[in-house]
Amino acid sequence: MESLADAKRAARSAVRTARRALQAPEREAAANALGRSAEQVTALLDQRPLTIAAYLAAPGEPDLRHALRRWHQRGHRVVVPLCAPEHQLTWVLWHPDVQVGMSALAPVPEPVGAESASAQDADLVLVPALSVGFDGTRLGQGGGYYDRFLADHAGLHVGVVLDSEVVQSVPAQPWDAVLDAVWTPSGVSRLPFALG
Ligand SMILES: Nc1nc2c(c(=O)[nH]1)N(C=O)[C@@H](CNc1ccc(C(=O)N[C@@H](CCC(=O)O)C(=O)O)cc1)CN2
Ligand SMILES: Nc1ncnc2c1ncn2[C@@H]1O[C@H](COP(=O)(O)OP(=O)(O)OP(=O)(O)O)[C@@H](O)[C@H]1O
Repeated sequence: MESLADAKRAARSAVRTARRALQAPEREAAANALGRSAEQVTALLDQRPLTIAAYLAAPGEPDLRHALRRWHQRGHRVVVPLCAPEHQLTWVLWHPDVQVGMSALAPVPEPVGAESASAQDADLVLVPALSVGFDGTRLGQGGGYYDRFLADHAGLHVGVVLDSEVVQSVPAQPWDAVLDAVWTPSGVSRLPFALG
């Protein structure tokens, strides 16, 4: 019988293959649509300004750069993660001119020389994912970075994926974070989806 770990590996591999096949115009269209729906995300909460824990996209991931600029312009505080040893995330303040390099620990971009910040008080966390199930379960890249971070974080947790990556079910293990909402180029939906 296939183990959950095997099922996760197969599901990750399928999404990574599909993302690699995306052409530049499709990636741009998704980034633009995410930028246009940035206000739908902040509208999930009433208070202003917000602290938003976002991420810098690796190639193929839903790209938040237009959304980050909009939130910054509107006066929200935007922080993004750095990969730290033992699959921990630390956070720095993002601004439009921040220098970006590759992480030494994972194939993702991250700011270089940016001011440290805390994400403990973040109102919203935009959680990168490979797919999101209708019940809010998330398939991540496999490091467990976000599972560890979200486990003791109280804010609203919003998964970010492409439309085709919202699926009926995702192979889940007991420690997997359950998301409150999902954001795709089509917009924001609260989770779990009510079925029937
Ligand atoms: N933009 C972004 N930043 C992030 C994450 C993320 O998913 N996206 N992470 C979320 O936790 C952490 C980094 N974790 C990651 C762990 C592994 C791989 C990775 O191995 N990717 C390769 C697969 C290589 C392999 O199969 O061995 C790939 O994408 O092809 C990527 C990110 C923190 N920062
Ligand atoms: N809260 C936690 N505390 C300690 N270890 C954890 C926690 N959550 C997950 N892990 C460990 O992290 C490893 C990777 O978990 P998993 O395969 O669910 O990653 P993922 O959610 O896909 O990755 P990521 O969050 O980095 O995108 C597993 O070995 C798991 O035991």
